[in-house]
Amino acid sequence: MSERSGKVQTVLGLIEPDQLGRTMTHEHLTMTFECSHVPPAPGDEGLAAAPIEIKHLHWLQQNPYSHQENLLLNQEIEAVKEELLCYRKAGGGSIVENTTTGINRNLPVLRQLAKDTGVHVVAGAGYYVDVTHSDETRKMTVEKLTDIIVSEVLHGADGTEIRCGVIGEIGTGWPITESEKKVLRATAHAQTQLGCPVIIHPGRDTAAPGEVIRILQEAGGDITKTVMSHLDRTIFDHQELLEFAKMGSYLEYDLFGTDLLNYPFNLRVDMPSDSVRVQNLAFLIKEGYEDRILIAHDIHTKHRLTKYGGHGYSHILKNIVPKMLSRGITQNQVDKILIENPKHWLTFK
Ligand SMILES: CCC(=O)NCCS(=O)(=O)O
Repeated sequence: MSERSGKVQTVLGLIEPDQLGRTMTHEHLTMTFECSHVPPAPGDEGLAAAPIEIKHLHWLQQNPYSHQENLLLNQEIEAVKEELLCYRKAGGGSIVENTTTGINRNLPVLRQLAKDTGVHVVAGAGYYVDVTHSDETRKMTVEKLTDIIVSEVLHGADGTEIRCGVIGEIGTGWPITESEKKVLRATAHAQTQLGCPVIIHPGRDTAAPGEVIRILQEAGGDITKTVMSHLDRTIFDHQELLEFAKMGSYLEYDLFGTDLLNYPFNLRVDMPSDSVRVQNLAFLIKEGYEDRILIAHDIHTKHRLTKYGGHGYSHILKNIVPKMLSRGITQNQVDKILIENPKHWLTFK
């Protein structure tokens, strides 16, 4: 048994699981997303270079990845601090900050935000998608990658003593690359050593979540302690969703607040509305999966902050919870999704 057993590891140290309270299990407080820049449509170059202003807000909401400055969430630490204070006022307790190597994790900033706001922040270990892997990362063996991930949890990451409390979001694309497969195997090996939570960013294909789980399983990972993120934009058919749910991971709907007509990373996808997300939660609950559901906003760009007319980190607590209740989801089930399930996932074995 390690000192972490039965505890949750935040950027300020170990806490009792009951201290977490309501938890968003997939957010970013500081990161950069330049790796996912999408060139603007012909004629939109001016909008893409213009400062963020209310008159451009609808364009920005529909083209969030075509505006370079919008991808620099790391420039908004004061605004994020104000948002976290609002999140606490709205009844929020904790946030899992899933920024990993490749998209500019900044652990000292996370620690300062946790200190300044009283929100518990759990940081993520490991690597984002292939396009962000350095040459050095690509050359590493699974053993070396495992050692680094384990060290980020046991001793601290990025040259600091600030420890990560979850592995991920581990980035994978579609098809999954060789480098991403090595990171997945290292993730499973590190999880076996540490008994810790894992969270996955799947590629944008219906088959991607299942394939990731198979790789983790073969490498000995604990699927019951693993979250599959972004199901909102990945699995649409209810039968396919149930097939995936049977594999045993947590099922995360983490794009609440995103309303995008043309999803530029996969134009075949119709991004669901928040109403459809709530319908999907109700469906999974009816099918017996209320112990496996997690929700969040996955804020990763500026325009989703309230400072820029966005929904902010309190949208779920303020708007989605009442909607869930109005659609027959009980208060007990809401509490499971926001308090009990995150608590069980985040507690080290
Ligand atoms: C780093 C943030 C992130 O990966 N968000 C997921 C965006 S999407 O793949 O669902 O479009």
